[in-house]
Amino acid sequence: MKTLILIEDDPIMGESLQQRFEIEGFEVLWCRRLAEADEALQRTPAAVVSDVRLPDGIATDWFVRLPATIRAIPWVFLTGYGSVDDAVASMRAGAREYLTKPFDVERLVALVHTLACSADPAEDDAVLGVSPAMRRIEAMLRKVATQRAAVLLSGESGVGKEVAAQYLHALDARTDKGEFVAVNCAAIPETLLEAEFFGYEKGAFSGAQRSHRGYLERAHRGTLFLDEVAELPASMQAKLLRALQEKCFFRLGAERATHSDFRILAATNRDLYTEMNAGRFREDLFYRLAVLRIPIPPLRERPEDIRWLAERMLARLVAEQGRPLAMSETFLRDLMARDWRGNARELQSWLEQAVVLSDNGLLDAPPTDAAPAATPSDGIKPLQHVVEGAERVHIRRALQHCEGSVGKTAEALGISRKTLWEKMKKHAITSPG
Ligand SMILES: Nc1ncnc2c1ncn2[C@@H]1O[C@H](COP(=O)(O)OP(=O)(O)OP(=O)(O)O)[C@@H](O)[C@H]1O
Repeated sequence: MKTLILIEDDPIMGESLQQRFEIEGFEVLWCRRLAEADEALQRTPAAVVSDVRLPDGIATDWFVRLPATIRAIPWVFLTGYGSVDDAVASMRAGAREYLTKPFDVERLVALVHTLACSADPAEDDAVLGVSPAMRRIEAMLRKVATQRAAVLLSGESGVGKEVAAQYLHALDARTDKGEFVAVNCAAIPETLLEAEFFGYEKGAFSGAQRSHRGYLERAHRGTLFLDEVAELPASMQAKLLRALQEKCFFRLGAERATHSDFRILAATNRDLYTEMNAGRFREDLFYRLAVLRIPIPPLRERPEDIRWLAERMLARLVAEQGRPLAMSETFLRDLMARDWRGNARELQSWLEQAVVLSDNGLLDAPPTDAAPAATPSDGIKPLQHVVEGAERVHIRRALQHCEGSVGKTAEALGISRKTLWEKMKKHAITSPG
């Protein structure tokens, strides 16, 4: 567990930050005075978050007198109005960042994670996995974090492409960073794509009662994450390419172009080379999106990550539910023996089911084996299990029938593409087979 030193004399601010960072998995040493912090610093923390004005002195003055080895620890100052000059001076002396109060707690959390993570890439800091493959991917993402190069993440559904994209966004430590805007390209009806991507002006079409910022605009200074990018129809691929090349675009109905500066990340569970060869994906767009290509291996090819992921997910469930949860050895053995075709997503839903089925917080039997416990003695299964099982089989069959085309399958099933994608995700269906 990483240690965070929090230097803050305000009891409300101190307590709320302590609780928040404990939820984030840090051991928090909360110091109300600089003298206390002097002692705590012997514990080699992963990061320090410090207020400027403390009862026994000005933290920025104290900081510049600390030994260089201590000043090398990632350090963030929380400055009040008027003390920005102090913070700037401290940054010259080696502090990493400052945030001006009132600040966005989410931004502070992301910043501390980034700084603590870049300082010490030890195993217990892993974010994506502990297997050599995932450690390499994490190292690669850390390397490209300071550049704005486009990254294409590929891999089966549920391997953690979006988690990797969010990690890359979090690694951007700029304090004026923009949003992470995630777009599921498969879930937007074709007729709305242009309006959703580029936005529109009031009166651009009937129903446009007010102007609307599109995804590209909302991602300004941040990240535009295009999930299921292979599902973009040809016309939209051409328009997106133009916007990326020219670094500006027109809102529908606008006379003036809008400029937006963002990092583009894309993800796909299809083989884009096959898509290009079949003429379904533009080659020029592919090279724009795939400056760096990162394939994420399926979970079954990196068994070291199964237990690590399960423990990480369980820790999150413990924090959410506020009750202790643990996995028995039998449960863990069963976890390790499965091949997780639906990858981390299947593992997550498996754990959630097991948590629901456990009375005392000990996850002992895997969900399907545990289901009879909630079933009457005559062996009748709960209706929901049967309905969901039938739905899974039916969707697989329909996909097979429509040769894997999500659009045609959705039409045949009489549901929207978005609903079909959501159901495929829920049932961890990655392909018709
Ligand atoms: N390293 C991780 N730590 C914790 N949870 C993870 C991790 N990787 C994946 N998960 C969980 O697994 C699920 C699937 O992850 P994610 O959405 O990133 O996969 P994906 O590859 O983008 O899937 P899709 O292709 O279907 O969009 C999510 O619930 C996510 O929280």
